[in-house]
Amino acid sequence: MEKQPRLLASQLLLKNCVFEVSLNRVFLTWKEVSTKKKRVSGSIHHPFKVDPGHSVRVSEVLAVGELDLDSGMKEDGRWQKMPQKPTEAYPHAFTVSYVERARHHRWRCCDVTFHCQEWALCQQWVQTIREQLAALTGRPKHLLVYINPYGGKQQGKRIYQQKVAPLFARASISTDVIVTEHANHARDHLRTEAELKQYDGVVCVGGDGMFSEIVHGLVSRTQTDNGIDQISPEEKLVACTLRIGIIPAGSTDCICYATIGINDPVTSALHIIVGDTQPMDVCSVHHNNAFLRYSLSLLGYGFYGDVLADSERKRWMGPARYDFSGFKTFMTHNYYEGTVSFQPATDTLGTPRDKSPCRAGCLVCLHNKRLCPEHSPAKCMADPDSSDSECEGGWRVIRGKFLAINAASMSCACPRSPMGLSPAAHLADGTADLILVRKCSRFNFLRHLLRHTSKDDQFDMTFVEVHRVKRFRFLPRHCQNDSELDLRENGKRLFSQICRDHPACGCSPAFSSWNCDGEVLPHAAIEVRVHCQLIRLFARGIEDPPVFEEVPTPCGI
Ligand SMILES: CCCCCCCCCCCCC/C=C/[C@@H](O)[C@H](COP(=O)(O)O)NC(=O)CCCCC
Ligand SMILES: Nc1ncnc2c1ncn2[C@@H]1O[C@H](COP(=O)(O)OP(=O)(O)O)[C@@H](O)[C@H]1O
Ligand SMILES: [Ca+2]
Repeated sequence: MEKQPRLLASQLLLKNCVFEVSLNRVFLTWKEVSTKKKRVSGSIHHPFKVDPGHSVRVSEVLAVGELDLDSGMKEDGRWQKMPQKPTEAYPHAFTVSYVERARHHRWRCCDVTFHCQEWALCQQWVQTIREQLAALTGRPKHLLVYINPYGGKQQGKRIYQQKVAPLFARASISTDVIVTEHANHARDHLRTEAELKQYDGVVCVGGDGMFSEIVHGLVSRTQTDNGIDQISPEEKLVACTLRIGIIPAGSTDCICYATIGINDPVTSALHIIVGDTQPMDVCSVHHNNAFLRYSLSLLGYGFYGDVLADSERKRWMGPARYDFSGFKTFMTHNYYEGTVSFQPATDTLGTPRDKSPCRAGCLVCLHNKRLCPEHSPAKCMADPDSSDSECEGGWRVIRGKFLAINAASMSCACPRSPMGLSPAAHLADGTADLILVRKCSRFNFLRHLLRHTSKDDQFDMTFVEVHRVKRFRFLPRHCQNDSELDLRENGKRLFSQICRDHPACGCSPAFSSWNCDGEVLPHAAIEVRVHCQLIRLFARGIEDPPVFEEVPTPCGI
């Protein structure tokens, strides 16, 4: 690796010990000076602990400021606990705030205060670090924040005010904050009113449903501004330029968890501050060529559709509604008949059974983006092992009875399922994993569901199949001869059909509904297309965990 020229190097005091502190374009480094005279006042020296030094990437420095040692106040007027008593020899000080990694992908903001002998030196350090930070491109300066006060445990406002706003202030990020007053408030504001030119990004405080609102607003606005008709399923959509940050305050928080590795508001805020970027695929959902919605995480028919429909009536329970309705739906054990057709993603790298998941800097996503898979013709290869699959004009067709039909355009990892519905799905490869769970015994379905909560392979079961696709369609059996069948309008006819097919009437209804990122879709027959990297998040994908050393750091006080 090329050695970076030093911009500054000085001996400064930290916790009453002298440190060699240096700055180059990539790292800020400090290491204790190992002389017997180094102790200045009152500190206890551990002769057997060798300090290996501490390095922080400049790109992960959040802020720097002078500290008024007489008042204990930072330049920006905020109070700081005195890191140490001022000494006569080192009367000036500055504080650097930076990202420190903790376990389970958690990030924390740490402060380290260096004391200088001369004011001019202190100024030089502050100025030079500031210049380095100003030179970093991609950090947001002005953000538009939407808070859903009713998501999750209804803590959105408190989480933002107590945990996030102070960090944004420290990093000199200004914000316009809107607390939503009703569902779709944020979507409509973004779509028609917000003056987006003045912002470097949009932040949403809430769950997956709230994030979905923001995406709908931003994607629609981008298409309108570029003269694109988002209603047509064949239209090539224009990618959004503004990045979106998610402060998790919802019930599932799957988008946040799957793009950062944890649902922690402080970690998310720090990824926003350092200006991370993670592109993401978006699925468009149409019914009879009419646009219904976009989906970012889960599109689920059968089990997850039924869980959602039931849980919506129990919103008062908060996030526990999903456990309650999940159990109830599992006991009901309904299956649904229909035809699934899909265009397999044959020319892209990766398969849904891969052992290596999508991680920060994913090469599969990078490679597949270059292929721009949505424009290459799909090849169809009928599965020789499957008796009920066939090829029709580049589409594979599978008919059957399904307990669940799930499409995941990313892993859908969340606290309930840390590896996700499709652990090897990629955030930004232009494909989705289509998971078909055929009718099986309740016991086998339970085994399948339980595998979502562990590292066991949920696809290694005879009644489960998974395909990586660019497009898919679903037609419920009772719709197959109707070009347009609205569930509500045709309810009566359906009911008699159900009773004819299931004489005991204690059996499965003809239709489930689709769970589209936590929203119930009004149609069962849908067509879905994956749009490669349509949006970008303030995230970087899940990082490989750092190696933790048992060495005390200035932050680990
Ligand atoms: C018997 C043990 C069963 C354990 C099954 C666990 C499997 C959980 C996989 C969950 C995947 C979730 C994918 C994300 C979906 C969200 O879009 C959606 C809305 O989220 P929010 O707006 O935050 O409310 N959440 C759900 O649909 C929850 C499904 C939970 C089903 C148990
Ligand atoms: N002020 C509001 N009042 C009621 N509903 C809202 C409000 N703001 C947003 N919503 C809606 O609340 C739904 C759920 O929000 P979300 O933040 O995802 O919480 P949860 O994860 O608990 O479902 C979203 O579909 C969103 O459209
Ligand atoms: Ca994908």
